[in-house]
Amino acid sequence: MTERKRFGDGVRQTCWYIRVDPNQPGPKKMNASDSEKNDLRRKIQDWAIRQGSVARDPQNWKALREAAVRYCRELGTIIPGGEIASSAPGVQADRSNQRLLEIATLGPDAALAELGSGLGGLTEQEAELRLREHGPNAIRQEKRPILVSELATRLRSPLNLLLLILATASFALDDRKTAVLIAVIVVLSNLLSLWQERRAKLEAEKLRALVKTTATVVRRATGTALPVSREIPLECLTPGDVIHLSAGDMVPADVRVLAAKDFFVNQAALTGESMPVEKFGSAQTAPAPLELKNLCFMATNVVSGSATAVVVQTGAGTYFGSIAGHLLGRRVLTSFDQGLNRFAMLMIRFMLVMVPLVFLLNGFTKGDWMEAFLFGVAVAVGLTPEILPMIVTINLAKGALAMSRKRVIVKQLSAIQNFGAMDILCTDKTGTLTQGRVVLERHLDLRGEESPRVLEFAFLSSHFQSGLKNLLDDAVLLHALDDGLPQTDGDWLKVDEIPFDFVRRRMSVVLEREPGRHRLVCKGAVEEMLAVCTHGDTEGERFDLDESHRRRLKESTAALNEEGFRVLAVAYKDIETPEISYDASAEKELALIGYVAFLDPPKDSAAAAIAELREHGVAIKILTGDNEIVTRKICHDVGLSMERVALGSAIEQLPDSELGHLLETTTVFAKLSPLQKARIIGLLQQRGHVVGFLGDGINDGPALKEADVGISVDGAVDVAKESADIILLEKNLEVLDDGVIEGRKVFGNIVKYLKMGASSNFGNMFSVVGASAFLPFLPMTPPQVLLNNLLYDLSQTTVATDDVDPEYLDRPRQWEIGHIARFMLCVGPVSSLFDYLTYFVLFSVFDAWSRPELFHTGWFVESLLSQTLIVHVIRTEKIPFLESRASLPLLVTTVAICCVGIWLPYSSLAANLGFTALPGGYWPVLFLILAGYIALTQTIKVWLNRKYRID
Ligand SMILES: Nc1ncnc2c1ncn2[C@@H]1O[C@H](COP(=O)(O)OP(=O)(O)OP(=O)(O)O)[C@@H](O)[C@H]1O
Ligand SMILES: [Mg+2]
Repeated sequence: MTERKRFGDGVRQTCWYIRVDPNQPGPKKMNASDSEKNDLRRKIQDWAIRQGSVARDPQNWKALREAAVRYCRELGTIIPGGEIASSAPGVQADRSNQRLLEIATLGPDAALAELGSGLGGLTEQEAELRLREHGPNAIRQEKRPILVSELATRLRSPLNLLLLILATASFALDDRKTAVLIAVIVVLSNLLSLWQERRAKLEAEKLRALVKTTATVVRRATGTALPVSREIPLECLTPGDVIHLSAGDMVPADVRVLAAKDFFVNQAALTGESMPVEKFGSAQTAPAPLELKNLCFMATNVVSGSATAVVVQTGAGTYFGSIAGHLLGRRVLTSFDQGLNRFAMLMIRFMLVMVPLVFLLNGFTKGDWMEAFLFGVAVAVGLTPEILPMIVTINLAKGALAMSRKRVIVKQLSAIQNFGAMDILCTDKTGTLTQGRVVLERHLDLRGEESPRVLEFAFLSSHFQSGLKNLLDDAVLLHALDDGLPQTDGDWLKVDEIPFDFVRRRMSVVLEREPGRHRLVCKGAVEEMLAVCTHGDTEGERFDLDESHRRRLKESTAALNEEGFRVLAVAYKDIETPEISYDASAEKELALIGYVAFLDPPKDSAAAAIAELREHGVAIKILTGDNEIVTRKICHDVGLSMERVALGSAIEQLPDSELGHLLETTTVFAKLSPLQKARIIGLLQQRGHVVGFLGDGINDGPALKEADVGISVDGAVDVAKESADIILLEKNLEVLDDGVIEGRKVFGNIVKYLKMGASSNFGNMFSVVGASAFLPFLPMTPPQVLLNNLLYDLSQTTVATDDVDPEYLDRPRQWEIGHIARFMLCVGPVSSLFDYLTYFVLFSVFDAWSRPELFHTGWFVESLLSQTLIVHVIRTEKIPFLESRASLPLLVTTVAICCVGIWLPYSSLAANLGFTALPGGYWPVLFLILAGYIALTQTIKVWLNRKYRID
């Protein structure tokens, strides 16, 4: 069966259709006609073929269905039912679609008029009014739920339901004490995690708010004032605002393009289509908004070129806003999330084996099936990792907060673990290895002499370009100012621009001084410039550029490169037959006039930072678009070994397998295109590395997305910031090293908790099954099991504050469930061993056989104390207390919970809980049992670590 047919069938099987009437207030359900269905199927098939990812995996019905829903929504008229049949966004999406379609059919001026705006933008006052009317330009923010409703949602979780059923059952069985106790436990544990998680989330939100993206808007102070363009926060945009978009920007709202120049937009966020789409300003019609070439949508980003556009819809009214909650809000699980889920599943599987077994054992041996049932349920609760999510959230949030103090902002909490696991960091060059303060040092003509004319041409190029302004352009402008060069543009008028892109590595502006005479000024990377130059021009004297000229030029620029200069060649041509607009094909037969050289000195701190990262097990690779000679020089200066430098053109030819090998041995990659950067990262990942990428340019976007941890800086272009998981407030490798360590700490603490949870659960399983089999009464009463569980949980809440041994932080830490499992299998039975020892003592010495309360109390205390104390063995590789001590809060909770455990049997609660005072002679024995347990666990831990090198 062809993929095409399969997909069509998938849609037919999984969707039923409804039609939404835009004039109706709610979605009106009705079956679409057969011809409509067929039409839809055909369109979806065509579309699916275009969507490589879906078509490639035709087995994946869920993905197919989602894709179909997405596409149908795009079509706007018929939508597959089920998903949105009953919800407003579907209708809203349809209304906003209608509006977009309308605006698209108008010419630029009419569109502006329709939106009550003009080329000069809105006045500040008008914008303010509209902002009040339409609300801020933000997707329906996740409202913080009210405490009560959040609590209610929590109580509906299976776990809590189980507990509540247990409470009700106890109540019905006239066991009021148990019922009350369970209720208390439910409320207490839920309130605690609610409060902790809320705090953690709040802190994470505050941190995220530190990183802001802005939009360039044109507004006027008053109706008569001149329009001024300025940066404003995205939330402040409102319909009618005129904005400028250029390469690297995120599209801030749904906008209608008024004028565009080589303007390419990546709409993958909405369509999954990774090829950029060119957008124009002219009027258009199409059946669905996403097919329109004069509209740009929120959440898409500008790949190259520039445009002026007018905002049509903002916030939740945008196309993205209307579907965000449904399709785009879904988070992809990281390997960390998956690991956690696997762990939780492991625990739940235990429970599923355990509970029926315990139920049957107690039912048959004791004959009271109701009691056996209640006990089984209590054990089930005890074995459920109910505070795992809380422990994880607190740990991550704490880590994020600690990182923020080191000026590292975590956007995606679960990236923290990847951060600690990262063993290769790929980074660009500017700003990381260099100071990022680019200064124009030379402007030389072809004879190698300083030439004001070369500077003037470079200035014109930088001054008039409106695309992606970068450090090099800034440096040209600054130098020109210092040099007293025309502060104005020498009466030149801009006719057109051929924006920079990272494949051509050059850019041009077309200017006019006398009507009808156009001049194209081009600047860019030397080799790429030589490819389009046929002439040379020294102070107005034109000559053919022959091989010897080229060679000499390459030699002299290479010499500059070797001194660490970045060089851009500058060329021009006068155009005899002017055109209205120009594209990259006009960049030919240029006359080279010289070159400008920039210096961006290496960062003093880079060498030390690289060494430190390397010491912590993170290898550095440089992925740059710049040329190899400068890169080599800079790397040399910061002490980065680079026996060989691989070039983009060379790796392009290599098949994945060969490139993979090359990657292991090469540190520096130069002249890379954005996609080559991403390819390198992908291949490193395939080879089992956890890869981070640090970059700030529009050319770094794909690599940032590909990497396990995308790292960007606050000053980066929007796309880079948007694609990154982590934002550095300073572009600095040192803060990165601190962040890595923090990430490992967080992971270390989470793993501690998992190891403890797993081994104590596994141990308890043996103990409870054993005790159930041979005891004439229940091993513990259900409320006791629950209380034990609650107290243990409480003792663990401070794990996030714990310190981690420096040895643990020394190298990348990966998520290895195997280690945890092995640990559990070895240490768990040890705890059972000592439980059995306790049983033995209780029966043989203290005659507990005839006194169930004594047995219950004795085991309760032993179980609680041993679980609480063992944290201290598991948390370190070393000898607990002597060589490595826990954090104060963890010590405090340990002591406190132990004290509660010891006090309970003597307290006034004892009778209610079914405890009895323990005989004085029990305590020394218990002390010995605990000491033995700790000692044996310690020995086994050391043995395990040696044998498997677990650490
Ligand atoms: N504004 C510009 N005008 C003309 N050419 C440019 C401009 N910016 C960059 N180039 C050319 O494109 C090449 C690649 O750009 P750039 O060096 O910024 O890449 P990169 O990968 O971001 O480098 P880095 O690793 O230093 O951040 C430059 O070496 C330069 O030759
Ligand atoms: Mg860069």
